[in-house]
Amino acid sequence: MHASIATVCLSGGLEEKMTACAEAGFDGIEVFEPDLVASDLSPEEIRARAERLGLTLDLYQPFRDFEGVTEDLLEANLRRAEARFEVMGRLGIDTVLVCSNVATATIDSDEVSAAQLRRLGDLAQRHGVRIAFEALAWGRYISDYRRAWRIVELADHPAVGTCLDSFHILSRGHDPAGIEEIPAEKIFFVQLADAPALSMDVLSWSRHHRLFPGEGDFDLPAFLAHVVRTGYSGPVSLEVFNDTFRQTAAGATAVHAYRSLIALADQTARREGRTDQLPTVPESAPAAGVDFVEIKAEDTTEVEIVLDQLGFAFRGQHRTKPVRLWSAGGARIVLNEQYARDLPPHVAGLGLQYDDVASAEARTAALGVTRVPRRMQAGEQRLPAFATPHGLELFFAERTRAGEPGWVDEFEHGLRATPEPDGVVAVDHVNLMSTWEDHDETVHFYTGVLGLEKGRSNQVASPHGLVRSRVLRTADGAVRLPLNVLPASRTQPTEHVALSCPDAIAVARRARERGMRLLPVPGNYYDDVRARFGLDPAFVERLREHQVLYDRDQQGEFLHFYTRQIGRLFIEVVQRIDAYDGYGAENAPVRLAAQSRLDRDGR
Ligand SMILES: O=C(O)c1ccc(O)c(O)c1
Ligand SMILES: [Mg+2]
Repeated sequence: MHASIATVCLSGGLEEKMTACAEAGFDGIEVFEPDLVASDLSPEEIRARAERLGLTLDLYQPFRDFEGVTEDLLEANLRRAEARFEVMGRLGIDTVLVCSNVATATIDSDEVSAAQLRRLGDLAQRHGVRIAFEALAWGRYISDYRRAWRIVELADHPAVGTCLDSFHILSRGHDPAGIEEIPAEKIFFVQLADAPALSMDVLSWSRHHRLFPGEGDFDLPAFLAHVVRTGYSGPVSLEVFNDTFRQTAAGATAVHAYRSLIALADQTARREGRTDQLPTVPESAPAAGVDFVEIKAEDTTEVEIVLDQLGFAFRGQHRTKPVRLWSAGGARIVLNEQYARDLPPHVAGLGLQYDDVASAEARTAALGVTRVPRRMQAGEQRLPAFATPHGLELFFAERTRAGEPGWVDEFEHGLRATPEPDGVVAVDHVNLMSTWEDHDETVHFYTGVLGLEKGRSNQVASPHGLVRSRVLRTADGAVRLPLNVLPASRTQPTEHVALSCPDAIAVARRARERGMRLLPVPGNYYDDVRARFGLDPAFVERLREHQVLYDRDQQGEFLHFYTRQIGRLFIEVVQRIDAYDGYGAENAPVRLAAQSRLDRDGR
């Protein structure tokens, strides 16, 4: 597969974009005309630069508003085209994207458009150029790829073919299966973009909300499979117009873009048995569970007080590092004071358990994820570590089916973990944060690289604005990572660790007896929850006494409570009854309001 990307996807000037694309691993680029016009390099210099970088210049784009016009206009359009063909000659680009007319077309006729494209084809041929005709989803008359193909077929010219763009096809709900009716040699170019399912006009949707493959709601593996089945072997290119990506550093966006394209090719190849035509990366089953959560701070005392109140046991000090381990049942929390000067407590790392660490490591590395160097001492277990796009460090550990993981032995002088009755048994979920800039890439990382499932996107009201949130999880719920977008104000608390137990009220009672002050829940909440669910008044009184919140879904019930904020994090204790599968999202606004009151009024 020849991996390509349109320069319009990236921020910065053309030179910077080209370097970023080459370094990320792309084979070629589509030169977006405004990028060329704004560059102070001559076409010859751009061509030479591409050669030095090992990039091919695959497409010149776009050429607009050509067909379906009156004869006068056509003459002018042909002159306009010829000037472009000359520039293309200097660049050494042999294919130009001509998109369907959105502005000046006045003739709605396949025959007329075909005849006009044929004339363009003749002109193009004299310049050694090929025309890739693309139906824009908002084209004046031609907005369906099947009609664009019909016109290309009718034009019947060796220099005229079609360009398939997943956005224009899938945004309109057109069936991509018709791609297979187009002979491969008439598909001159293929562009890929994903997008979230939105109900808005297609032009704005396309210009502002396109995403890289795997980040939105389109079925791109199915789309690419249709393309591959034709036998097409030309460039497969990303064309993503997105306001965020145009504001973030070109280098980072290009790496993220390349990863998304390779992950898509891999997924398509495996799903469709096309490993001969598309590149693959090593396969890995998703994580089997959470091994540990790492909390970092200059001083972890405050966290240790809370863990003690929640019934955790101190398991010891690491043999060689300022790192301490606490555990309750299968929930292990590693407190790290190394390289943490001036940092408040925050979730810095997450250990995931795998049945096959080597495959998970091989896949993650093959998809270009940055490794985190770890200082190792003799006799320590090696845990491969990677940096996620949102800054969290991930550690891959061998799954332990019975007993504790081997690395626990590196901690000394601690206590034996004696389970408390109905106490904390495991990490239920870890609520992570990303900024709006790295959110889409982060979602792709957990799903496209690590194979987690992507839940629906939700909005939660906080006093400082809406918080966008999406759950990333394994099918069995062993790993659950709700991911929130940090609101622009950035004043809200950040990550939290949720611990599961069979009796949240019992854990809350003991914690309070040990001096914990829980996050206060307003009286109005209990009046509301009682009315909403028709709960027994005595039960609601017990919830109120212990500041425990309540939720219910089709499958079961949910009890949960929150500690006050500790630095940048807080801890939640949850009790899932029967098969409750949510996260108490209904209660999130109440929590966010309570946290913001405490923040304002002090503790
Ligand atoms: O939004 C546009 O104008 C535009 C231009 C060129 C393309 O290939 C495309 O898909 C959209
Ligand atoms: Mg396009």
